[in-house]
Amino acid sequence: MEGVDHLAHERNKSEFDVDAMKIVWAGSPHAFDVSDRISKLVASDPGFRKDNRSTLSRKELFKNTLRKAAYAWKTIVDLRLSEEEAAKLRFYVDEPAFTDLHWGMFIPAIKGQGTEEQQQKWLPLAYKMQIIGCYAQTELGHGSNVQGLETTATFDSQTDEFIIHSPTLTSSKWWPGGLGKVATHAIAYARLIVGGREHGVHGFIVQLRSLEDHSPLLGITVGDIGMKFGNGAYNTMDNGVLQFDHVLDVYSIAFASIAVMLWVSQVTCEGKYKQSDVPRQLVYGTMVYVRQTIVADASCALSRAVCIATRYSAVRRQFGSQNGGPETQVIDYKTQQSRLFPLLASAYAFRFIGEWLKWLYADVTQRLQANDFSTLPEAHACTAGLKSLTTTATADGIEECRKLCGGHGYLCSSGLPELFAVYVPACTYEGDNTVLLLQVARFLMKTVSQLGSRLSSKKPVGTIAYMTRVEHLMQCRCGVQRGFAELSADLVEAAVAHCQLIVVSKFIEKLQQEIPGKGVKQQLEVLCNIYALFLLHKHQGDFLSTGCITPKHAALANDELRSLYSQVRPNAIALVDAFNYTDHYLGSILGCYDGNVYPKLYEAAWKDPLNESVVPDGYHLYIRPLLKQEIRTARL
Ligand SMILES: CC/C=C\C/C=C\C/C=C\C/C=C\C/C=C\CCCC(=O)SCCNC(=O)CCNC(=O)[C@H](O)C(C)(C)COP(=O)(O)OP(=O)(O)OC[C@H]1O[C@@H](n2cnc3c(N)ncnc32)[C@H](O)[C@@H]1OP(=O)(O)O
Ligand SMILES: Cc1cc2nc3c(=O)[nH]c(=O)nc-3n(C[C@H](O)[C@H](O)[C@H](O)COP(=O)(O)OP(=O)(O)OC[C@H]3O[C@@H](n4cnc5c(N)ncnc54)[C@H](O)[C@@H]3O)c2cc1C
Repeated sequence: MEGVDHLAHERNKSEFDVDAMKIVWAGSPHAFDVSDRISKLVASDPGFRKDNRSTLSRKELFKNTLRKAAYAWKTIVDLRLSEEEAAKLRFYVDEPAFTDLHWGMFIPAIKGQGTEEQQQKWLPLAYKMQIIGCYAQTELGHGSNVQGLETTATFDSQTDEFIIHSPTLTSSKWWPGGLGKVATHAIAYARLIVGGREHGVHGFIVQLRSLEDHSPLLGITVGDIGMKFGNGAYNTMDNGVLQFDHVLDVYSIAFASIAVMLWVSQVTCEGKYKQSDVPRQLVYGTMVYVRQTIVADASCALSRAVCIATRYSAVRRQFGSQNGGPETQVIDYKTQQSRLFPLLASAYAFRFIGEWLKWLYADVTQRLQANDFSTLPEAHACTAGLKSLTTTATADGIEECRKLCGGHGYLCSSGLPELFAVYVPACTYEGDNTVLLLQVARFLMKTVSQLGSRLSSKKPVGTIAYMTRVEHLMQCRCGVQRGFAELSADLVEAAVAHCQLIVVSKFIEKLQQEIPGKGVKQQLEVLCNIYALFLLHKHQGDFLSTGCITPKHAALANDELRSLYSQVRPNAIALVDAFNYTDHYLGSILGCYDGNVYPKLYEAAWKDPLNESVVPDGYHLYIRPLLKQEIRTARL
């Protein structure tokens, strides 16, 4: 029945202050206020409805996304929302669109790598959306190997201009979000050539389309790369293909530095290339920034799936009826708990590692501004490794949550198939997860060779086993005289172990902070122990082989896990309520707040276009002749 909370009995079991946990999850009372207010604003506005997406064709879907993006921008302007509120609004609109790349990459790239002059020229236009940008780095032939990019940017000292060109088919830009049909400008990465000499890959701001009629400029061939995984999902995004045919960057020498996107290098008025004495890797700065935001996003995506699966697991009853009484809630089965509760713990763990990574990025950015590059390698390794670890775990976790919901998890109305389809490319974009782990392995090898066996003693006591595991895995690999490439598969495992150590240690450090609210810290301690012991159980081969635990320890850890699951059980619904997601944002009948699942599932079924007619279109042409044996049977 509408208005009845079918999960009230679960909520009454809670042993902690849910409102206080909401603040912990949001990060601060202010952050909670903004999230709560904006999520409800979006949920209450029919202009942001999303329950019809699965019935639209690609063109209708894309046009609807343009409408929503324009409507969101109008809402932001009309309500005079702050940058923080506007970002939250785009988050809760929950539709992959060109705005993700405009705000998520194009603007950060200019802020992070542009000179003062470049920022003054481009940021005001971008902030007012008077230009729409994309980040055009990947090409048809190269994505991971940035140094292999083929697009060229040749400085013409006669005309004081840059000529951007796609010399081969494989140099076509391929994948940039927003490029296909919308972006008017791109930050295009190309090999800079000055005076016949090549100076490696640099970023260039290039106009792609007319600001008058949106037609591609002279020398620009641009379009969409076509349908992607999952029917609705990420097809709201126009990932594009782009070829330059000797495109003149229209900026005269006076603005030449405007085009070359970097404060780390300049082309002077005399046409000379001037490389500052800073690491060339700063050209990768935007990727480092986005990787740390992707870690925070992982906690959002995983918590969304876990919220759906937890609420549905409390609603669903199957087997176990005693004398005609109610059947057993599937959330009470130990197998369901052993699959679901580690994901709940991971959602919280990723939330806190995302907070720490945001601090680390801010710290390294501040140091860079003072020409202190000492922590850049660690920042790169951490953002690369944690992006890889959290997105892999989250993609796998969303799929596990779908399976935890049985058959109904496979319905679009569960919200889980679309969530998986939108989320899973996170394992690839912003760096293929294996390629990024290789970067971490490389960092560990260098650290071991510089520091000897002890990678770091700066970890909390509770992580000794985790630290020993990493050191042992590295020693086993570094000890033998075989090349990095030969050992890369093993080194990637050590890289994962290192990232898991970081997540566990930062969760423990989080618990050493002042955390207000009745029972809140206790719940987080249970979740932290679940996360740490679940990984120890999952990778017990590593831990046993390093000798840092015995088989008896492993057995005790497993017993403790079961006990911890029992402690979480009465609080599970409250722990997912703490995410404070609206039913609109969850987009899931299985995860609706009131748990009134069956009537909503039944009602939703009849809204499917297939049920607009009782007799299906095609019956008279195909089925009736079949049934009436009017189809000439082939000679046997
Ligand atoms: C709808 C969206 C939903 C959710 C999104 C949510 C949040 C995100 C928010 C905003 C973003 C918006 C939307 C996101 C959606 C899509 C965005 C996707 C965008 C992209 O995919 S952009 C393209 C990304 N491409 C890559 O990541 C390429 C990966 N490859 C690389 O990074 C490099 O090529 C490399 C690291 C693999 C190799 O580098 P290299 O060729 O230079 O060679 P080396 O390995 O020898 O490195 C040399 C040296 O440099 C160091 N190094 C490398 N990288 C860095 C770095 N980034 N920073 C600092 N240092 C770096 C390396 O360690 C070596 O050092 P050493 O001392 O010599 O060992
Ligand atoms: C949805 C989506 C949105 C995107 N948006 C953008 C965007 O806005 N802008 C942009 O510029 N790009 C974008 N990309 C491109 C993305 O950044 C690349 O696809 C990504 O960096 C992976 O590179 P790749 O495709 O070349 O993969 P590849 O490197 O070709 O990977 C293929 C396989 O090779 C393996 N491999 C590659 N190199 C090595 C190595 N050295 N050692 C061991 N194994 C290796 C990989 O692990 C993988 O298994 C997007 C991609 C997707 C899917």
